[in-house]
Amino acid sequence: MRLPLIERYRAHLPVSEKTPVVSLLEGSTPLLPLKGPEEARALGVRLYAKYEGLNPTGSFKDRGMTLAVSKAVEAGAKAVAAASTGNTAASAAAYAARAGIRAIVVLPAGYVALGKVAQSLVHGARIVQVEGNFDQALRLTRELSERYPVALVNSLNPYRLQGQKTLAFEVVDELGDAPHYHALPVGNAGNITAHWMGYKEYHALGKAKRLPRMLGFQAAGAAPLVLGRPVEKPETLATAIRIGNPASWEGAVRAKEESGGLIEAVTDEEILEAYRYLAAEEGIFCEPASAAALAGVWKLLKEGRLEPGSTVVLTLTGHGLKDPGTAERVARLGEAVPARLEAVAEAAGLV
Ligand SMILES: Cc1ncc(COP(=O)(O)O)c(/C=C/C(=O)C(=O)O)c1O
Repeated sequence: MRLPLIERYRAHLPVSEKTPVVSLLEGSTPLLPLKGPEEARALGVRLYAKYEGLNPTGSFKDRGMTLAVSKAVEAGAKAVAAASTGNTAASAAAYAARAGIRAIVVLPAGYVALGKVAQSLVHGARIVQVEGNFDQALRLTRELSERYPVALVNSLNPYRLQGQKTLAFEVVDELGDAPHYHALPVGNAGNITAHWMGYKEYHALGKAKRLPRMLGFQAAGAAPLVLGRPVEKPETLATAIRIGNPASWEGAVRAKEESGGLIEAVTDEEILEAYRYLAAEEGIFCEPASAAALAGVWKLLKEGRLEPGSTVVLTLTGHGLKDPGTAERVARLGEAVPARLEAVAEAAGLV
């Protein structure tokens, strides 16, 4: 029977018997072994996908939101607020609805994928689209939570990262140890910070013998952590990581340096190639930002930069249905055919 994430890892979370558990049975997501591209098979590199698209609202954000909203309710909050490129908004809206409190989400106008806006709307969030990018939306939401009685549930909220660290626990609990490498996309950088926190905690408890090298990947047009400076106008089709000034900058650098890992850039074309490969060859439909994890690992494999025989876990952060626009762009729908068997057989490539 599925447990609420807070119940599964209660001993490792900042909760007490006074903390209400606001849950949609998040977490405990599949760790799927991949066939892997030829470059991985040739080196005996074993790839696994931690499919976070199977969380209740379709992204890893639910791990942090169950804790942040439970703690907000414990503190008596009547509303939560978040700036978001979409998935945080959808998750805040769902968990606020679950808790019976209001969600206020601030979105960068015109840059949020349709599926995520639909979720935030239907869960009843109060949506404010600002004429600016995510970084401006985040600044305004911080000011809102300082000025009005709303709990900020962006990844600046420490409870969010506490919830998100549980992904590392699940990987170790399932594999029996940490992988040699753990790859994931990096936008606001809360997730890479939280992954590293989780691995270090489990390692300190003796539950993992090794620590993984963290491999973070940014979109080439939105790669402040690669350039070493904020990007004024971040650009990428992977809208979830279209962020120019990560709120968890230090956490990401710490994860990279302490783990002996890296944070590098992948192009939108490399992201789309990985996106199509995962859906068409592995049967896993993730959103473009998530595919950056495979795009980056694929590049390292081609450059001979991963140890042969190693184990790599990829966090696929969101479900592909979140961004139907990109799916339509890469998978053209053919013209209609006459309702005759020959025509259908030909269109199906059978003749
Ligand atoms: C699918 C997906 N993949 C990767 C990221 C990057 O994680 P962070 O590096 O922790 O930011 C996000 C982040 C989204 C938001 O930040 C938001 O929803 O506001 C995401 O939704």
